[in-house]
Amino acid sequence: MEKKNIGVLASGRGSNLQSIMDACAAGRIPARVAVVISNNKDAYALERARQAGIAAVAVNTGDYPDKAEYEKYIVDILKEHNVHLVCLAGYMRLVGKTLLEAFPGRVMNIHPALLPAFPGLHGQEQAWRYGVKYSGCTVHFVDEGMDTGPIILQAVVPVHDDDTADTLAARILEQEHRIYPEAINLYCTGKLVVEGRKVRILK
Ligand SMILES: Nc1nc2c(c(=O)[nH]1)N[C@@H](CN(C=O)c1ccc(C(=O)N[C@@H](CCC(=O)O)C(=O)O)cc1)CN2
Ligand SMILES: NCC(=O)N[C@@H]1O[C@H](COP(=O)([O-])[O-])[C@@H](O)[C@H]1O
Repeated sequence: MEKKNIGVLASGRGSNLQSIMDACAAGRIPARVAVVISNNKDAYALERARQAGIAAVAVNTGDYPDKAEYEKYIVDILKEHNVHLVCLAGYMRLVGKTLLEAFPGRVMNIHPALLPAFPGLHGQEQAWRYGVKYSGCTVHFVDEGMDTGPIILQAVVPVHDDDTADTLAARILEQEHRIYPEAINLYCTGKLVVEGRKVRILK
């Protein structure tokens, strides 16, 4: 199967990026990470890309008059690298029409909670503070709403009485590193069928 090019947008340490890179290198996804883009020039995600010989680009939102202009530049970079699928991996900017219309149905995100519960920032801590007994993570397609796109995969973890927000986040992160590559592989192997709000997985 021909390998697809993936573009990853990240704002921080890049552990989900690393899990995607590792899965591609191990042949568990018929794809390659072709470029990593960050709005944070100091993001360790960019260093991970550089160490792997992958194009790493920092784009400063402040250099652009608005989101549309900022995203036009991102789209140009993604197209230059023949990206087919865009993966948000700890990307802390709301993606707008410009990027979504350039990659219709081809933008995914990992969220550290069981959507639709606890959307937005710090989903792990929101769940912990709420007192849930189970939490987890969600891979979903991205639409214009915040964490409202069709859900692809979810994983559940128990919340322990002695958990802190950080210990819960660590338990969730282990599952993120498992289901994100799995979801990307399902996409790259043509096994995902989006039907309205639902995503069916072909056997
Ligand atoms: N259109 C979409 N964009 C993004 C989604 C999505 O589902 N649809 N998921 C997020 C990821 N994310 C949480 O999962 C998230 C990202 C950004 C924000 C946020 O409030 N950002 C602010 C300011 C951030 C900054 O100061 O840099 C903003 O962009 O206005 C909340 C949650 C990725 N994007
Ligand atoms: N709202 C988005 C969000 O909260 N994303 C979360 O940020 C972390 C990034 O870690 P990483 O940089 O090590 O992948 C991950 O836990 C991801 O689910």
